[in-house]
Amino acid sequence: MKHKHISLSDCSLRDGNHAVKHQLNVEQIANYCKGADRAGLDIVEVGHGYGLGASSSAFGVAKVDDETMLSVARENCKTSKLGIHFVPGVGKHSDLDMAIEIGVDVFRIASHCTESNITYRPIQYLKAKGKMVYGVLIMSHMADAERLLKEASGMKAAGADGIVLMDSAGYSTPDVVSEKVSVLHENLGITIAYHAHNNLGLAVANSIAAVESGAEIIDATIKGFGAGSGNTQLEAVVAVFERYGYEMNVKFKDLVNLSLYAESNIISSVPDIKAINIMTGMHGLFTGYGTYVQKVSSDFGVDIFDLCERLASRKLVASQEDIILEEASKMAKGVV
Ligand SMILES: C[C@H](O)CC(=O)C(=O)O
Repeated sequence: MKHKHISLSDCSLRDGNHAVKHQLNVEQIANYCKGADRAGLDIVEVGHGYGLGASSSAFGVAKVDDETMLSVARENCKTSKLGIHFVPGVGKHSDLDMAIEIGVDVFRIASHCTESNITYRPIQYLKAKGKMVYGVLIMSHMADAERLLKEASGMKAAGADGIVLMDSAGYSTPDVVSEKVSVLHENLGITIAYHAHNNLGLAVANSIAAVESGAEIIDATIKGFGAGSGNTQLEAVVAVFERYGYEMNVKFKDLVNLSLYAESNIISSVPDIKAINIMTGMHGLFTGYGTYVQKVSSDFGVDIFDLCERLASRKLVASQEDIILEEASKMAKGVV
């Protein structure tokens, strides 16, 4: 399946926002978007790490509100498409209207991988407005290929132009990625995108496996800037795709300049694979939980590995920080 065209969806200004507790500022967004546009990146996703409408004490208050972030990005993305991430219930319907008004091109409507029916209404609404819409399955390691196909088929029937599989825990391995992406690609007949996290050091390998199995869009972030141990590193995956002979719109030289800009002006600490990232990754826990699990285990004086094991047995999905507290408190009281 060599020599096909791969599109890059750069989520540095959305997933990367997790890495700086949602504190990206207007100047960083404007300059990054200019550079991404110059580099020929296909899609630039912008916003709070948890998506549109998420800025709150529960998810973290963003430095810049959604409307300002998107307006600044819109002004500076002349060729690159502007994208957003939206989880129904985290964001409101009016957030989508605001994004339509600003001129967002690509809408990604997300749910936990077994709860996709909550995405149908916003997908239908956005399709009726003529927008490009992707259904996103978060924590995709928690469902097998057959179940993912069922969920994705529902999103397609609602009107989704494509499906994004997210390995939100950085748990997956290339063989499993290949199986899941192939099943979606062969049965759905719509675009498949893949979004990896690097907890086990497999983000680039998983992205390659996805492309070799039929994915046409790869999510990646500059220097891997994203939640937990970060995402697929954009510069690295583009270099590998070039070597393999895939066609892309992105210009590697301008991408390197963007990387240098981000290194000096955005990324205070380059994501690496810390022990906590490996622990959450091997237990299949949402990668964004890492720092919180560390804090809670130290606050309650409980063993971090045992806490991860208990959380895994509760099959936590993303945004369930309350259960982390509950389990740590039970452990501290000796409740089995
Ligand atoms: C809300 C999450 O940050 C979405 C994401 O990037 C993932 O699940 O991975």
